Amino acid sequence: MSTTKSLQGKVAIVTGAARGIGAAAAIELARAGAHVVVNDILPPDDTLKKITMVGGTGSAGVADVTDRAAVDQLVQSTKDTHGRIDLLVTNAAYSDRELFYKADLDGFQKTIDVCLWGPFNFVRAVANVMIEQGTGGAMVCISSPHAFKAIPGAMAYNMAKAATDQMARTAACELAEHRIRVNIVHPGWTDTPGERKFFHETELNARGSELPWGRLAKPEEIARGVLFLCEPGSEYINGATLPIDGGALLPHEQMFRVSGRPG
Ligand SMILES: NC(=O)C1=CN([C@@H]2O[C@H](COP(=O)(O)OP(=O)(O)OC[C@H]3O[C@@H](n4cnc5c(N)ncnc54)[C@H](O)[C@@H]3O)[C@@H](O)[C@H]2O)C=CC1
Ligand SMILES: O=C(O)C(=O)C[C@H](O)C(=O)CO
Repeated sequence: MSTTKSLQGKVAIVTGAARGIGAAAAIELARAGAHVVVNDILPPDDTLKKITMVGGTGSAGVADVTDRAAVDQLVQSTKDTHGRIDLLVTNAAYSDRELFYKADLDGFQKTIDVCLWGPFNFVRAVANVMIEQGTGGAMVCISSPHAFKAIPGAMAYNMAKAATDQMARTAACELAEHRIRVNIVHPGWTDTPGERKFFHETELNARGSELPWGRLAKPEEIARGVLFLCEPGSEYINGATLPIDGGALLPHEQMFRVSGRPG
């Protein structure tokens, strides 16, 4: 049996990876052999420790995704230090929840800056490195079902995620000739520190129990989809949107659910 790891020799950047889905994605890519630059505004020590525990390698890349100069500098220093960049996962997010007509517009603006301009800054900077390298690459943008659902109290987040999807799809078209793929992941409700900021455990469990799969996603389950889209075997998947949501998009009625559900 071959012991070669699917991402051996690759270099990845994962944004917002100090915790939650980003941390899980960074660990999964490192487990598959990539060296992962763990970006966040928080120190990503915990993620780096877990990367070491799975036998991988990583390094901290502290930068605010909204600061274009800092993003350019991190991307350039990754290239200078590790010689190349093959993979990018844009994941960092921020969200204020309030009715738009009452919203503090600073929070509204910050949500759009982090959730839309953050991914754009990284996709743009990394695309230039990948084009110059000439060896292709893969990018995954973590978006949300908010990109198409009109969820009240989250207008800025909804707008940013919808625009991020179109940013990713347009980039997928423009970069295809360079063999750089750009795909989108729509996680369903996932148990992360970010969600726990808005909902109590009982509320989260109630949301989970309404899903066909009967529970929330774990960050590691989203990370496995990210890994799949990063692997060379996914070469022909470009501009696609992968929902990882326990069947949340299926039309379903809770009352017809049978007992003995998995998970
Ligand atoms: N948890 C969920 O149910 C869902 C999450 N998502 C998306 O998945 C992604 C990850 O979500 P979670 O893990 O729940 O979030 P989280 O809030 O737990 O983690 C987000 C990370 O991004 C970092 N971050 C925030 N602003 C930043 C900035 N300006 N620069 C760099 N890093 C920054 C935070 O410090 C944090 O470590 C986000 O894009 C989110 O929109 C989408 C659908 C569902
Ligand atoms: O933060 C998010 O984005 C979400 O929580 C999206 C949920 O998965 C969802 O489907 C909301 O309806």
